[in-house]
Amino acid sequence: MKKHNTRYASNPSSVKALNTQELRDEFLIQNVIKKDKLNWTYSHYDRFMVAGVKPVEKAVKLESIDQLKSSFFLERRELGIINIGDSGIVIVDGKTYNLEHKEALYIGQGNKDVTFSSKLSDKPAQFYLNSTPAHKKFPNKKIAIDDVEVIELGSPQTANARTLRKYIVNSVVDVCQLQMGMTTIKPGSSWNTMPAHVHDRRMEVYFYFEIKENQAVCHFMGEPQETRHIWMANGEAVISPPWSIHSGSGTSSYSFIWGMAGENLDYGDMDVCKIADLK
Ligand SMILES: O=C[C@H](O)[C@@H](O)CC(=O)C(=O)O
Ligand SMILES: [Zn+2]
Repeated sequence: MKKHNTRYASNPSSVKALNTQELRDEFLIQNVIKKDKLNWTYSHYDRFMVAGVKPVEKAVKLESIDQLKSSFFLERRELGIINIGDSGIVIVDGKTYNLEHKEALYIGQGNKDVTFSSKLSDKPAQFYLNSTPAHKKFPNKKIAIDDVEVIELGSPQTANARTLRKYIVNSVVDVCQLQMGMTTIKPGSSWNTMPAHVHDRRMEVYFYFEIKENQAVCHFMGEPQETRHIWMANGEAVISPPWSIHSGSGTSSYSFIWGMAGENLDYGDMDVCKIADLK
């Protein structure tokens, strides 16, 4: 059985006392996308799992991990995949899905054999994966660029102009609890998810990418009146507890994939924080 990293759920009052390294150890996931292997991080927040794979030398098989005590990975789970690399191929129980750059695939509970490969090994795919517990099998569905719901948010005046793309949401694909999408900050803007919000009914994971060389994103987390920050490099993810804001400001433009799970599938169920009240 494969090794994985466990992250426990934490109490907001104990998180207040963490120093920089402790905060990073608890919430930051580095080197998410691994060459030719899957290395899962298992969060106890809604049992949300995160991994990424760049197949170069071989096709990579989705295998169960000891933590799941299941005979195959998707026995009691669903899976969302977004390809942020070059052309990729995902084969699910014999059916082939071609995923181009920024296309996604939802795979329902019960599928046994899933493999990831690149069309060209010198131009590899990079698959970002989120998985959550599932108790009902919904059909697999590819989400091509045209299937995505696009929303423009923010403005240059408030440095938060960005394009939000909803990939795996219940208006696009039937899911048990997983939601995934991608947000891209426009050149000249820096802020994502500002005004910030919390949603006590759902946890969230942000995966930052398209951060330019020698640039970074400062991710803000914590209770709205007790915020902390984590400096993030390209290709890193951060776990956001349900009680935490999740917002970032980059030293340049960037993109991120957000994934959520929990009590409901209502994307708009957020408690927005007044900017002037943040501490
Ligand atoms: O609950 C929703 C998630 O935090 C993100 O979709 C927010 C986001 O991408 C943004 O405002 O930039
Ligand atoms: Zn959110």
